[in-house]
Amino acid sequence: MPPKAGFSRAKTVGYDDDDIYDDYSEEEYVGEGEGEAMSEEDKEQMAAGVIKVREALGSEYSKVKEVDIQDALWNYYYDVGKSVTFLKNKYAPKAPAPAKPKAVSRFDQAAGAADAKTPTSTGKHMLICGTESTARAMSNLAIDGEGESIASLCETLRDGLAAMSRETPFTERTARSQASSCASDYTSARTKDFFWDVPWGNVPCSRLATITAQPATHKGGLLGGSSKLAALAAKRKQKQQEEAAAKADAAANGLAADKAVALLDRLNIRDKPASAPVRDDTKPRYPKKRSETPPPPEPAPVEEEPIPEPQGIRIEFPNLRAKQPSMFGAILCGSPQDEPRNQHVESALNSFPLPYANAKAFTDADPFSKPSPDDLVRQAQARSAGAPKSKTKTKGSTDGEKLAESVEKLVVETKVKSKNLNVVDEYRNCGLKKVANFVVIGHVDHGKSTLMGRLLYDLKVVDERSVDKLRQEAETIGKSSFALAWLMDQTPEERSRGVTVDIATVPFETEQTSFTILDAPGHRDFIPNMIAGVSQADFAVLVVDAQENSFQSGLKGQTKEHALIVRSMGIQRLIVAVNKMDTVSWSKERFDKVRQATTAFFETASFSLKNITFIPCAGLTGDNVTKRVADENAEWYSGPTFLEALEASEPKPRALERPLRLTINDVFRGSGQNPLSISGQIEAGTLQIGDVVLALPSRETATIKAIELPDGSPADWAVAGQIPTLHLVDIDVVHLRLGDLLCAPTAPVRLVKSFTCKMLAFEHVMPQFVDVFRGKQQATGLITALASILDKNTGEVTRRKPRIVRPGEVARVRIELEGSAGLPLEVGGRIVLRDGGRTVGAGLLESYT
Ligand SMILES: Nc1nc2c(ncn2[C@@H]2O[C@H](COP(=O)(O)OP(=O)(O)OP(=O)(O)O)[C@@H](O)[C@H]2O)c(=O)[nH]1
Repeated sequence: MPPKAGFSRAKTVGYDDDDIYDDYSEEEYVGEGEGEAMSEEDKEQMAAGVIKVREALGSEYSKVKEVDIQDALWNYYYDVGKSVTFLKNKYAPKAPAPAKPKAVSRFDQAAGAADAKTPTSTGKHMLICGTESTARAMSNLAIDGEGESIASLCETLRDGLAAMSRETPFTERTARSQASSCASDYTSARTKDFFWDVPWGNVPCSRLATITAQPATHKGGLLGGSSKLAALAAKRKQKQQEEAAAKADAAANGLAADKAVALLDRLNIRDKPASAPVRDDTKPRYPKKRSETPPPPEPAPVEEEPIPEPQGIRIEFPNLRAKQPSMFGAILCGSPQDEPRNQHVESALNSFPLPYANAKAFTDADPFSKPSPDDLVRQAQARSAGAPKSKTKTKGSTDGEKLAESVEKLVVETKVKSKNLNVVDEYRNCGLKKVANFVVIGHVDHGKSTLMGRLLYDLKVVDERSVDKLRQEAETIGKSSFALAWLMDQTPEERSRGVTVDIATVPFETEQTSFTILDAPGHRDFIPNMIAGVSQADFAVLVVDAQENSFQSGLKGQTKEHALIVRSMGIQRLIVAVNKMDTVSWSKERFDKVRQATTAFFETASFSLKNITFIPCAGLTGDNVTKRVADENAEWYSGPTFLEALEASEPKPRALERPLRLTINDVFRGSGQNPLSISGQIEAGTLQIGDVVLALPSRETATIKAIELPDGSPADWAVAGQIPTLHLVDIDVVHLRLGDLLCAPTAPVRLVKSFTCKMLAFEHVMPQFVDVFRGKQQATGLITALASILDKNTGEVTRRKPRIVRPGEVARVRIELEGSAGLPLEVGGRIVLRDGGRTVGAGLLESYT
């Protein structure tokens, strides 16, 4: 059976896969916690992993260093199998590679040969040769592949020269002469020897060309050839140049003469008696005030001399202008001023009767007196978009009007029509199965995906062929045990790493219930994704590895953290799947221990024990998943199977009558028909085709064009609790992001920036920065005040203004969100507070400003 629509889409069509990583690279993301020391849990996992890897590697790989093993484990998230494969590949004994002759460049050969040929003087010789000029000459030889070696040789030469000049005093002249002789030796003898076979070498002197300066000849003619005109032009230019030179000379002489006169003048002035200053008429004078000094009379207009007509041959152009415009020209360009156009056209048409002569366009006095077909189409579009329609319609409509009408019809037809259903009544009368969504949580590698894969396989949601194919693929990378998990983990990254990264949403049905699995990642780096899954769930399945070591590390890690998040987000029903019971031989003792340890913890986390069911099972073998366990060691267990426990779970009460609230869990581009689709759980209210919804925080509206249920079937409506796919129109994809809220435009949710909440602390909490999560939506916030500590059961204030809130305490705190538009929050809404990759608390919104 092929996978269903919703199934195949899971995780493959994310609108913005980078979302979880924001703007930083994967390395940065993974390395977020690496700056800190390893946690206790990490250390334990690392130690256990190292032992396992060593065992798997065997004595053959005893040389593998511990640090390499640790690196591999860290890189592969403690995945022993992958680490072993990696290390085996890395340390596999390699066959000695055949000795490859070292590629030596021609210049290196030349240099080597030079060294060999002048053993006695190599050092000094080379050093003396290293004058700057030689080095430059050598650098100039640097061509293509030889460039590097030549360049390095030049460097050596320069260095050598510097050293030489320091160590051996010699006159510059000696150095120069030696240098030049050596340089010529080097460049001529050695280079010549080694470049003898290049095409540009060994050219006889007689055939060497001499490069001379090109005479300044003027290229004339179109093709650069000479012509009489060109010769004339050249001559004229030469004359001009000569004239210019003569002028320059004269100017220079004049300047010299001027200077002499000036000097004389100065000498003269000294001798003369002081006289009244002479007004210099050459300088411009400006009146101080307009009124005092009348403006100088306007200079008489200078009569411009008429420019003489250039003498030469005059070409007389015949007057080609027609006395009358042609018929075609008259039709196109004739203007009413020249002649009554109609008459002219009429007469032309009458004299040349043409097949189209009676067409209306020709006889129209003014073709622009009516709107063009384009105008009509535009008007029609505007009308269909809401502009008032013209009530009167002319009887005999033109082609353009007809076209406009059809466009108008088309546009109206593509508009989404609402059936205006009473969705609540429809839902109550349709006899739909119970709808329940559950999130699968637990520590990394405790077997969540495998258990879900097994469930789907046993319920025949996926066919045997698909599983066999996955098995083969998994085997090829040495991960056959992950075949079932791959039914949930569908991205290449998840499969290669062996860890779930994002929520997988998979629907399946039993006789009584339509379930949706929300498989959450167990790794602590992906807790934000896990929170998004929890926000859509009615109840949770906590998967716990029955093996002692794994169980203990889970209890210190995400088994506890996930359970706390689930509880603080309002989930009360919990199924604890004590998994991998096959690895502990279905030991009742082990099962009881796990049950005891977790129960103690659940009590402290305010779970009601009557809402918790413990199921021993083995996802890999399928024991006690959908069918009872056959192992005789498991005879002690007579309780329900995992599937029965699922069936016995009641979904949360649905708020059908409240305004629509839907958190977007996925945004994707579908077919050409449905270019923009989203999916997510309806938290409250109902929706139907044709409804307009408001997206927050973008505040953009969209229209629901079509609805698809999780099993891929189309629907006219959907209600709270369902996780439908909505095909939207009238909105751009940029306005919709994962975690955004769709709500009824008539009852929008407020974007809140400052609020008070009741917070259950998981860690010590003080006034501090925190990341505030509303599902997948996130904003940075600051806990500005710790108002009081509350009694867990009664909610009464037990202490005011505490300086710190301890883990397990409930406190009333004030939070201000920073630098964002705010989060769409309502009173009673749930949030999770994280700091530095750790969940520090969870809150229930009490009030906001
Ligand atoms: N022996 C045994 N191995 C199991 C069982 N269930 C899962 N495994 C193995 O445990 C490993 C991890 O299984 P997953 O299903 O990927 O674990 P997970 O909890 O989904 O991991 P994340 O999603 O990355 O948190 C795989 O090698 C499984 O084959 C089981 O019942 N018995």
